[in-house]
Amino acid sequence: MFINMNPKDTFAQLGSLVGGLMFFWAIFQQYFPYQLRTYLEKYSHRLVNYVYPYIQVRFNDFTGERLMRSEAYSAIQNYLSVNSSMQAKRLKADIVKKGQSLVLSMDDHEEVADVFKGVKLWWASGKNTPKTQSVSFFPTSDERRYYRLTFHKRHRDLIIGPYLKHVLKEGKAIKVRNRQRKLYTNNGAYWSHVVFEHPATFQTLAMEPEKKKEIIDDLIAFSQAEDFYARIGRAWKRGYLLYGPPGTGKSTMIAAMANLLNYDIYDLELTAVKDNTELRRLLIETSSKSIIVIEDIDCSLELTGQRKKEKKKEKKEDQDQEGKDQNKEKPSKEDRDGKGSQVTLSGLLNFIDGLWSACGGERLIVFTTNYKEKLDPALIRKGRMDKHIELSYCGFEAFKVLAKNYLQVEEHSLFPTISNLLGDTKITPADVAEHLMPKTIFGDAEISLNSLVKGLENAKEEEEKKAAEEEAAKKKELLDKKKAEEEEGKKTAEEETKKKELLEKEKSQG
Ligand SMILES: Nc1ncnc2c1ncn2[C@@H]1O[C@H](COP(=O)(O)OP(=O)(O)OP(=O)(O)O)[C@@H](O)[C@H]1O
Repeated sequence: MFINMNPKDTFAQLGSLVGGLMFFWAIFQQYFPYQLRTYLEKYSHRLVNYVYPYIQVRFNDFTGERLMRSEAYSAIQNYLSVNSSMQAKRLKADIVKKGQSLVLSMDDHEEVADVFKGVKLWWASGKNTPKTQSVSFFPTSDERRYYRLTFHKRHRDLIIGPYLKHVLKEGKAIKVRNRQRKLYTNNGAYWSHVVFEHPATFQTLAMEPEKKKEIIDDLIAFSQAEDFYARIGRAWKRGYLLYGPPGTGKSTMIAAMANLLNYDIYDLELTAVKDNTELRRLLIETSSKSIIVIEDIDCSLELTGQRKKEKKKEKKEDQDQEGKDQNKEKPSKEDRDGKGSQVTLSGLLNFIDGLWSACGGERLIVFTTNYKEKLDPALIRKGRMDKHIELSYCGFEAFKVLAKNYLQVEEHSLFPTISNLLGDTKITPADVAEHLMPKTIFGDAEISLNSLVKGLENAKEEEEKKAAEEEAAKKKELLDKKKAEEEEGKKTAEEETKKKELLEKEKSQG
């Protein structure tokens, strides 16, 4: 119709057509009966749906009656932040990880395309402003944002199922990567947190390379095993027991674990927890992708005594349902006085085995102790503490890691001497690290290594002296024992002779 007309006329006609339509719409809204209007809208929608081949799904930023922030919306936002920054013309910028990185996402009323398994689809961002609100250039809290997904109806199953699952999973993973990790500590029954910024990594951890690799592999396998745990019907959780003398790197390893997996840390101080109910509450509040740490578990609770007491009691009462009733455990005197924690071993075990398994996944629980042998075997059996890792005195391989980290030295003429001395002494990585700390502003390796050699020689001397003293004490003990036995023998012999003499005397008289 417009083909042979001159463009000016075409625009004039188009203008009058639009004007006419708007006029008609205004009259329609004013005079058409309300019920008829909704009727008409309903059927016009149906008509459009009938001929329109696309499906649209809308994801609002707030959902539900109480307008909670939608998890799906924020996952999509994260997903699109990666995809849209290459396509959208107007972007929003945000700083994450305490200013360490910048995240770009598409601004309102932008549209980007995505392709999934060869199928094209479109995401558009939008916002609704309440009608009563006056026009403002500044965002207000009443604005409701949303994302709208559009795709062809023949791809319905693919998009509603696998594609959206993929978007939500990716979005959550991006969120975890961008988040600022936290270190939580409990003040009684409540968690408080600070930003977690420990620099320890498995590269900086001094340990035999094979052992280190085994632990890293185990952690990575765990973090990727969501489907496996679901298939075997077990909660996606794993327990680690780190044991060894003080200063061998137990706390450092926990920080390295958190940095490797990008997890938060919940440092649980059991002695500050009043009772099992409080403990339950604290543990339920922990989030997924986290490590729950109970350090020095042997000092935290009467974990050795309580259970043994309880076992005796259970035997007597013929109750084989282990630790079912927490109240059966006798509180210590301190507990009865109301000063100490009334958290019990069975309270802890019940929670690890039972309720906790039902609250989300991807959590590690780590116990540390200097005395593994002091712990109740039930606490550290496989299934509860799946992996037992010993952190021990510094060997030559561990020393080489420290030398590389502290001095940037991989070879040195003093290394053979140090290797021999390390074999003869028991020195912790913490002590070795102290010797390797730069002694001058230039960080001369020779000075630090000589300091270590001296330290090792002194330690060896001390150990030899101690061993000699122990040997002497043992010898003296043996000698004393022998002497005591001899004297005892002498005494018995004398008594025997006396008895004999008395008997003979009686015989001769009688
Ligand atoms: N294996 C190690 N690798 C690297 N550094 C270590 C290692 N062990 C100890 N260190 C150093 O020694 C310091 C103390 O170590 P850490 O606190 O990890 O020991 P720990 O075994 O947890 O001790 P404790 O049982 O007293 O809590 C750390 O700050 C770290 O610098």
